[in-house]
Amino acid sequence: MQEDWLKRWQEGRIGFHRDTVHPLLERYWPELQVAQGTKVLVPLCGKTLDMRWLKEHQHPVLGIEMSEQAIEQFVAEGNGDVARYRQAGFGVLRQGSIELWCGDFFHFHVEQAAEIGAFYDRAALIALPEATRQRYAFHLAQLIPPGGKGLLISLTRQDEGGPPFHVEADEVQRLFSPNFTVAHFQDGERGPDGFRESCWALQRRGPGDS
Ligand SMILES: C[S@@+](CC[C@H](N)C(=O)[O-])C[C@H]1O[C@@H](n2cnc3c(N)ncnc32)[C@H](O)[C@@H]1O
Repeated sequence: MQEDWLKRWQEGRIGFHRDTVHPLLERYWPELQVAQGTKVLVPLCGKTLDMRWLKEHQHPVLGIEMSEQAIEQFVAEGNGDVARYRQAGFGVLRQGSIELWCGDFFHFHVEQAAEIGAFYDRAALIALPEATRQRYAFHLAQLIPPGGKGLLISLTRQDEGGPPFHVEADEVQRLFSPNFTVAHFQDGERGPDGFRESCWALQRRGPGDS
């Protein structure tokens, strides 16, 4: 699976990448009321422009992406000096207040996540096969402090296959509700390809929350 992603980046097969900021991020992030200055975790970030939008809205960003090519393209397409260093086994590139950690999301642990207070998942959960999605939801919960909020943009679809995989509403609830409160914002229009995006607000439960 990991090899497949690296190959996609090598061959430029990145149809998931958008040339504009995601409209559901612009529409719904403000509703989460995440305090300015809160660092946002972006798992499986690719080179999404949504990270620049978050930065412009006063959020430091920590993206995690296994493809070095994606990360190099992101900084090359941006402005500003790039600092490169290694931390906890990851190669890290920092450009302004965006830091991109190159490696496997599942190897990024809570010790490195001290400053993270929120997250943004667009096409991360739905990039993973069903068997890995449970692990993803659990791992994400380990990285987000109690009260931490996040926006999830998932995908539903009529047909089988993937990636991207389709993750229906009941699966989103089942995966995240043990550790997060889960609220549905909106389903998008179904496109000609059969996909429909669905947008969710999540909030990490605290120890005493039911
Ligand atoms: C569908 S793309 C979405 C990228 C980005 N979120 C966006 O909206 O454009 C999924 C990305 O996850 C990366 N990826 C897949 N598995 C990963 C893992 N275990 N750790 C880090 N990155 C991973 C892939 O290389 C790919 O760039």
